[in-house]
Amino acid sequence: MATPLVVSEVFKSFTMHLRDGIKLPVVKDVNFSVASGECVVLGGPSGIGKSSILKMLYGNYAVDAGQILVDHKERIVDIASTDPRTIIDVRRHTMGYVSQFLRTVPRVAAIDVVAEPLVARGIEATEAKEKAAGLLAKLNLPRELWSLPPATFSGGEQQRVNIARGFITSHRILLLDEPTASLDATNRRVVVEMIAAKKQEGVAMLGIFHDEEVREAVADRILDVSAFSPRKAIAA
Ligand SMILES: Nc1ncnc2c1ncn2[C@@H]1O[C@H](COP(=O)(O)OP(=O)(O)OP(=O)(O)O)[C@@H](O)[C@H]1O
Repeated sequence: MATPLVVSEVFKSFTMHLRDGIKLPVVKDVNFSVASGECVVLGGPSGIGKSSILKMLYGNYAVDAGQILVDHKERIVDIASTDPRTIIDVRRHTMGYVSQFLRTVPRVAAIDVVAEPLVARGIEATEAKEKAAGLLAKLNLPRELWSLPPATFSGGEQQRVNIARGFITSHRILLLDEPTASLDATNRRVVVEMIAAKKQEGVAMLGIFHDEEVREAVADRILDVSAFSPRKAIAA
């Protein structure tokens, strides 16, 4: 089996259209890979480009140059150059993403929000809901909230719905953007356990964790994004 995620010579700058189209370089020559069963944590100061890297990997941000190679359905797909339809297929089957905030859909119950990625893969609704219930229980979301839309939930409750939704599939790659930021100590520990279980299953994970305790608990390796900063090169 190929390495699930290989990032090679990636460059990214933002074009500021409202400021005469000036280009702000964010990262240059990004090279790393994530092996099966490994959790790599992106480190470095605020504004260095950690979230931008995750967003490029998930296909949300365009890439100026380089390759983002994903092992998808026994072939290698380059996220940096493939078409949107393939990116959607990669997201459905291979690469999950737990963002910091839940994007709520009006009138959809929390349990259905969590079950949806499985239903989208053709798994029967009852089975998907059972798995969703198991995850929500594990994450200590009060049972009376399961049938309600998460729009009015607290920040930590919404984040737990989001984590359950991200962890419900058995995707080979999981991107984690501060999944524990709004959680209390008990639920942070639950998430640390869930990440450990994903490692056991051979999932390749790449994440941002500002909480030092969580980072220490989950990281097999910390990748300092400062090494890819064009600003540092200018200052040096
Ligand atoms: N869509 C965008 N348009 C313009 N500039 C952007 C955009 N997204 C990010 N940036 C800029 O790119 C740089 C890197 O931002 P990014 O969010 O990737 O940093 P980060 O390391 O994740 O920071 P933090 O730890 O504070 O979340 C910042 O200077 C930011 O202002």
